Amino acid sequence: MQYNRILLKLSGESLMGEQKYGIDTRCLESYARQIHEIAEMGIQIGIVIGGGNIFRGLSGTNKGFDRVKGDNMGMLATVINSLALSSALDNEGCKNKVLTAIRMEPIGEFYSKAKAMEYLKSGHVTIISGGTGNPYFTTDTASSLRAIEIEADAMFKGTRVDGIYTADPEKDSTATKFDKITYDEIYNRGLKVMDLTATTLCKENHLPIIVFNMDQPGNLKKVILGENIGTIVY
Ligand SMILES: Nc1ncnc2c1ncn2[C@@H]1O[C@H](COP(=O)(O)OP(=O)(O)OP(=O)(O)O)[C@@H](O)[C@H]1O
Ligand SMILES: O=c1ccn([C@@H]2O[C@H](COP(=O)(O)O)[C@@H](O)[C@H]2O)c(=O)[nH]1
Repeated sequence: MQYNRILLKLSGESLMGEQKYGIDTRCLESYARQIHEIAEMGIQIGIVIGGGNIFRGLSGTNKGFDRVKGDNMGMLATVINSLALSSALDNEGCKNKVLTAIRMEPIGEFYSKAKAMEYLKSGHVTIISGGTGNPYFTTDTASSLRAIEIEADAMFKGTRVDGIYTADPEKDSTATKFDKITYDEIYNRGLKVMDLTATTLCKENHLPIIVFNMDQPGNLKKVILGENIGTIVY
């Protein structure tokens, strides 16, 4: 198997499932089952979850919120999602820990690379919540950063589309999918699947990214086994 340790980024917005806001428990359970399946294969798994199903700082500014306070709200939203996933993993019998980028014991232990490595090596799915702990960033950037810190073999971006397209496939039905794409092509084509800070961090640290549809049960295992079902960024 080509992967020993991965960083899985889960979309907060995908957690809504068919709902307009919040967490769809069926979606959460499906994610937990898929994660447990690969944990049992001995893969070390770090996880970062977005917060778009609850709050995004930038959207908050349009409603009159201060940007930094809004971003702090967004980071707290990622902690809520992380605790929900932790609980779903507990129900699955999958050992896991939640770390937080902002100090808030006893909700979760304060993140450090050393702590994350200790849990990963002892077989705990390690959920790293709270983004980077700083405003003006996104959880895509947090995922890239944590993937590099934990020395992951790749970043798996599990989302609700099945890869990277020539345009947003949720908005343009004529868009076509890439099986592989370079970091530079993402910049040159102005593709919005990940923000540029996140793409740059991955490029500079030679971290491959695999974008795939996490809403299809069994897909996470397929990607781990090397099936070419998403898009690889290299
Ligand atoms: N060229 C593109 N190819 C594929 N997806 C794209 C592209 N451009 C924009 N997207 C959008 O990016 C989304 C995937 O990003 P992501 O999983 O981070 O979702 P999100 O809504 O930003 O979630 P969150 O911020 O809550 O984590 C897709 O749902 C798709 O609509
Ligand atoms: O490092 C970070 C990560 C996130 N935020 C804020 O949280 C929300 C939710 O994250 P998404 O990546 O959009 O799902 C984000 O919009 C930011 O407001 C942050 O400030 N710093």
